[in-house]
Amino acid sequence: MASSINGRKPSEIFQGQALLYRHIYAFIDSMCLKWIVELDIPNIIHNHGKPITVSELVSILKVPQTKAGNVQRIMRYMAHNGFFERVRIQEEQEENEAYALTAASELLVKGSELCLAPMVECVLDPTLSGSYHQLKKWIYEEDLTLFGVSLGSHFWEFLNENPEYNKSFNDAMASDSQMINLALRDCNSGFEGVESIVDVGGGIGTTAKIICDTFPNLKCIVFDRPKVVENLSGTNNLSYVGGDMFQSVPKADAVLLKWILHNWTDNDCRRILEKCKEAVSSDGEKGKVIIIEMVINENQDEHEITGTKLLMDVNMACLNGKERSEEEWKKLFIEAGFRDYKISPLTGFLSLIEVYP
Ligand SMILES: C[S@@+](CC[C@H](N)C(=O)[O-])C[C@H]1O[C@@H](n2cnc3c(N)ncnc32)[C@H](O)[C@@H]1O
Repeated sequence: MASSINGRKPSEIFQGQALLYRHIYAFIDSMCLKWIVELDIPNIIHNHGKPITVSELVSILKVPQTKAGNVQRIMRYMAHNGFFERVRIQEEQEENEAYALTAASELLVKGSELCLAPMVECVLDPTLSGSYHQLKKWIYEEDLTLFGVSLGSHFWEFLNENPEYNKSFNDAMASDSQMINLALRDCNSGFEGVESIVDVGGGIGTTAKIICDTFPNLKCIVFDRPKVVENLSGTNNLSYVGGDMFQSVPKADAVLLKWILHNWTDNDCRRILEKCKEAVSSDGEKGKVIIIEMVINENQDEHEITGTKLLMDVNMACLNGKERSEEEWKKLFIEAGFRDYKISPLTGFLSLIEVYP
């Protein structure tokens, strides 16, 4: 009879070992991504205008020849993970291997219309990523967020006190908001008939500017912490207001909350939603809160999308926030006094939720 340990076959145990090793070293995935961005490799390939060989890349990067093999190995690994496409190219008499951009690495080309490089730089800065070494300490601290444990203050206070990191965070959020541009081309139903909107926690106004460009008759207010908006100036249909969404929200037909509620506990979300309800118009369909967030749907989403949503949920747990299922969203809306809601798909993992007072 084949040997077994704890009732498990050796093949099953070896699979478990492989899974463990995959996760022990998973941080290297993030660090290789950071390396690609730090070395500007997506821009180098983009400017090259065709797939690039490792020797061309090494010469542009001016790294020592002794490290050429290491560049090749990181490129090969990141190609395996979907960040580059490995293609064969014919050069003079020789056939060589070269690397082309994929949909994911095109999103890292700095200066292009859609670029998530600032998100990579902000999240993988040791300030944020290093905090995750404190998960054990955090779980025993009754109310503190992970950043409360690692940085000594709430995340938003930390940003107030660290202008450089505050800028990096705002740029990261703005880079993500650019993706809304793409989504709004195919989905404008939520904004039809709305004449004014306040983007609560709207950061430096990237989403609001996109909305103003897409719907030129719409007046937009960007509302955020005073430190975020203090030096920003608006246009004729976009203005900036500083304040605290827990105190009051400027009045408008509709309120937009993009990536806000997942940062907060259910209690805090109820308080924010109540302030939003007070702010929006009571005039028919115009008055609504438009939420752009994830909706966890483990039964219907693809395994990979669920994995991303659950990963973000762990990330949010560290801020005492959470990613929510439809049931959890519905409960929040009812408790905050709203009568109905509608969920529509927006991007790969974000939904647009319209909530009616
Ligand atoms: C995760 S970011 C989202 C930014 C933007 N909506 C986006 O998606 O790019 C959360 C935003 O909420 C803002 N914020 C945090 N606390 C706030 C408060 N009490 N009142 C107003 N805004 C706040 C932060 O400054 C930050 O810009």
